[in-house]
Amino acid sequence: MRTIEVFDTTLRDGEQSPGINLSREEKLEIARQLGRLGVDVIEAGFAAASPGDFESVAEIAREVRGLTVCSLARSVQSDIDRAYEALRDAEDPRIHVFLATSDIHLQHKLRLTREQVLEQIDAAVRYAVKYMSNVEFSAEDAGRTDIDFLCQVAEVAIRAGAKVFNVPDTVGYLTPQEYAGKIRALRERVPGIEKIKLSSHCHDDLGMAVSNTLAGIEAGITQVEVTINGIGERAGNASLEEVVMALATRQDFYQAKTNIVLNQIYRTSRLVSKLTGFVVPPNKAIVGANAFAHESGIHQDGVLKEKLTYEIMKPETIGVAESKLVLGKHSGRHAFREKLTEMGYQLSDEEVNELFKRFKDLCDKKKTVTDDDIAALVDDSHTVERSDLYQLEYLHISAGNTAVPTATLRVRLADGTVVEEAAVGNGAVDAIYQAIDRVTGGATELVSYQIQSVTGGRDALGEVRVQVRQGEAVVSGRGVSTDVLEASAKAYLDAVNRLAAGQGRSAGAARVKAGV
Ligand SMILES: CC(=O)SCCNC(=O)CCNC(=O)[C@H](O)C(C)(C)COP(=O)(O)OP(=O)(O)OC[C@H]1O[C@@H](n2cnc3c(N)ncnc32)[C@H](O)[C@@H]1OP(=O)(O)O
Ligand SMILES: CC(C)C(=O)C(=O)O
Ligand SMILES: [Mg+2]
Repeated sequence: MRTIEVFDTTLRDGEQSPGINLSREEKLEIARQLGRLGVDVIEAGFAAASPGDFESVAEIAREVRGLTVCSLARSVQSDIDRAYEALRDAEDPRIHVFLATSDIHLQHKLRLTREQVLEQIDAAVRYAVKYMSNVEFSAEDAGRTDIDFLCQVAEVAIRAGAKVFNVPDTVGYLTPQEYAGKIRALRERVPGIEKIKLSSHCHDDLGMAVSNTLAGIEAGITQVEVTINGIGERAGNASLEEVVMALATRQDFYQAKTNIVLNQIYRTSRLVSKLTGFVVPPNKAIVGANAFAHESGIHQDGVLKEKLTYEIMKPETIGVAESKLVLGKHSGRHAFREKLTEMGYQLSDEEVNELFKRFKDLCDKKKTVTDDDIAALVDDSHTVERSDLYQLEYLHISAGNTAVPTATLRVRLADGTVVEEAAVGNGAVDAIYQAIDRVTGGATELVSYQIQSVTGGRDALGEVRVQVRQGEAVVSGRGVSTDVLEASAKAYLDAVNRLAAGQGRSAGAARVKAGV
């Protein structure tokens, strides 16, 4: 089994993401966590870029032990000098020198001939090697560099003393087959390449950074340059967590491993997201909030029976406590029952089935169904079971600041009879209660009315509690709905049902009214 070295460039290429600007303290905090994560190399920055970058590299070099700390440098003496100065206190320093090698870059950016580029590479690497033996050379835009010239570049860099040759697909242009082809060609044609580390550095412009990196590994890459959460210039770099977990999960295929402490992955991702302000999308592989969440009924049923059905890795492997079943409109009875049991409810199949119907209705109205919503549904269903003389079937309200509030409703009686009524009132709730009084024929008095939301958000369930008096009897009623007027009607009917169950007077009145 080969061990692939992990070169983390979150603090250098990752910080090149438009919108990210990390302070020295933040970089040190991330570097320390990268140490815990077990990366082999930290590219701490580009020392010549600014005094702040220099200080960050120097501080990380001083403080973080047990791994290689590296600084990027252009192929010019002044950059290499700055990199060396910043890395002076590192336990195991590396200078990372680069120069573009594609014709596009030579012609338009560097304005150099191929011969001049080879000379500059030779001179820069030799200059860096005077400071330390651990020198990496990157052929910027290797992805679009003519393969014959790239082989010459590698040969010159290796002869000058580079211990690592990096093959960046700087603009994320190559396909996995092409990237692997380049790596194979280099390995076949460049003398001495087997004695040094061969490194990948893939960008994600076409969404192929991770695939290209993995194809590179298949073709013989021994070091991968990656970033946490895949951050980096433009669309970003290959993400560390995806490459590492692909190797860990598919060891049977890749026959390669890394030194990464897998259970530090999630924590590192969270830290980088917090400090960079770059939110991890919920569907991001490995570290996204949904990476171990199952919503649809068929999947949830499978996971409840055996996690292997829909989980190819264990969440605890990367430091996530456990996978979760998210209840939503695609969920099924198995997951719903599991949630009820988890919440301490012991219900019959019939009760679960009844609640499940209401749960599905609620999901159509509400984006997220929380535990509080489910508790409210259960409480609400118990209410109905206790006394179901009147059940609300239909409610229509007409109201507005210039209209007379009018409620029209249809109620089903226990024997199946349907009664329809309409009434006006001082407000919409009053109109509803007047209409219900017409249905029941009961002279009831509303003693109190309270409304609150069960959960947060504009689509929260509203809970209405009422107290109703009829003669000597005072009863409470409760109703829950995403529509507060419907909740109001349900609460009042709940109270009326209790009265009916206790006295029978309203029930009789209602039957007379309904002609039964
Ligand atoms: C693919 C990559 O990710 S490469 C790394 C990219 N990262 C960064 O650029 C971040 C840090 N960069 C900086 O702070 C600045 O660009 C500095 C300090 C390095 C240089 O700043 P300036 O001296 O003002 O130059 P500027 O950035 O405008 O232009 C770059 C110059 O370097 C040259 N250059 C570019 N790459 C290299 C290289 N690898 N080796 C030598 N020279 C290079 C360019 O041709 C240009 O030279 P010119 O001025 O003769 O035309
Ligand atoms: C400096 C090099 C390694 C780079 O970031 C790139 O080419 O993308
Ligand atoms: Mg890059």
